[in-house]
Amino acid sequence: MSQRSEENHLFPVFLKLDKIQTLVVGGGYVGWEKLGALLKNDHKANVKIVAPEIRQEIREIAAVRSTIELVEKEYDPSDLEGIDLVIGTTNFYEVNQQIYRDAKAKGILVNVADTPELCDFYLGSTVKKGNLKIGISTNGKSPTFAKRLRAILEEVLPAHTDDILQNLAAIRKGLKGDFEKKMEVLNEITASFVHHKKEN
Ligand SMILES: C[C@@]1(CC(=O)O)C2=NC(=C\c3[nH]c(c(CCC(=O)O)c3CC(=O)O)Cc3[nH]c(c(CC(=O)O)c3CCC(=O)O)/C=C3\N/C(=C\2)[C@@H](CCC(=O)O)[C@]3(C)CC(=O)O)/[C@H]1CCC(=O)O
Ligand SMILES: NC(=O)c1ccc[n+]([C@@H]2O[C@H](COP(=O)([O-])OP(=O)(O)OC[C@H]3O[C@@H](n4cnc5c(N)ncnc54)[C@H](O)[C@@H]3O)[C@@H](O)[C@H]2O)c1
Repeated sequence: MSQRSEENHLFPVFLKLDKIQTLVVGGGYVGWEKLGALLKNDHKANVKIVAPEIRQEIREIAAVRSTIELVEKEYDPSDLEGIDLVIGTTNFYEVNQQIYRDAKAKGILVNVADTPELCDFYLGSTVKKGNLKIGISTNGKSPTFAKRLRAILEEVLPAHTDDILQNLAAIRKGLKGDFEKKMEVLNEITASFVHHKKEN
């Protein structure tokens, strides 16, 4: 087999966490971190957490959110029933490996936190400005770099970024004519975004 070149082959998709059921196995620090990452993107994310011991911070979050379910017990394969996406965060490699194997057997996409060889997908750093979302991946090379780049983008994107999107959406909706004509108008209106940069 030919060697894959050193570049990022990951395909970004933007999941609707309120329409799918996510399982987080493990309710420790990393489980809390991953829950936070899910909720940061969608506070209505459906998340089930299975662990014999669950951190107080997670309990407090679950207490005020009906979309979060806590199950206080050790993981077993039946926990995967009705699950679309699973994140393993236990402190036992063998348990994380079992979660990975069980998920693969059921065709469920799985991420074992901080264990790239047991991941079908990675979580990314995300920047949000209203309707705009940017996902960042360093292909697992440096999550710290992803975090810094997120902070830079959060700073440089103007506060009115969402207003621009809202205006464009309104124009797009009001445009009559065929598809090609619409594209022409929208490309014309937005051309200055790129030219403006070149001129400076
Ligand atoms: C984006 C973010 C999302 C999230 O998880 O929420 C995320 N990690 C974040 C932070 C972070 N994670 C770690 C540190 C400590 C410093 C450091 O090691 O750099 C910091 C920085 C900090 O916290 O300051 C530890 C760490 N992480 C991984 C390993 C294992 C390895 O590399 O082999 C180790 C070493 C463990 C050890 O040594 O024991 C692996 C992964 N971490 C990923 C995602 C995936 C690749 C993402 C990418 O391609 O960039 C991947 C592959 C798997 C996964 O999906 O989990 C979130 C940033 C959120 C933000 O924007 O602030
Ligand atoms: N804490 C960190 O910053 C960090 C950083 C990098 C890697 N890690 C690794 O990530 C893993 C988790 O770290 P942590 O800090 O969250 O650990 P933790 O000890 O705080 O939490 C582990 C969680 O897993 C649960 N668990 C244990 N056995 C289980 C089972 N059979 N079924 C379901 N749940 C089970 C525990 O009840 C607990 O909720 C560890 O392997 C750790 O080495 C942690």
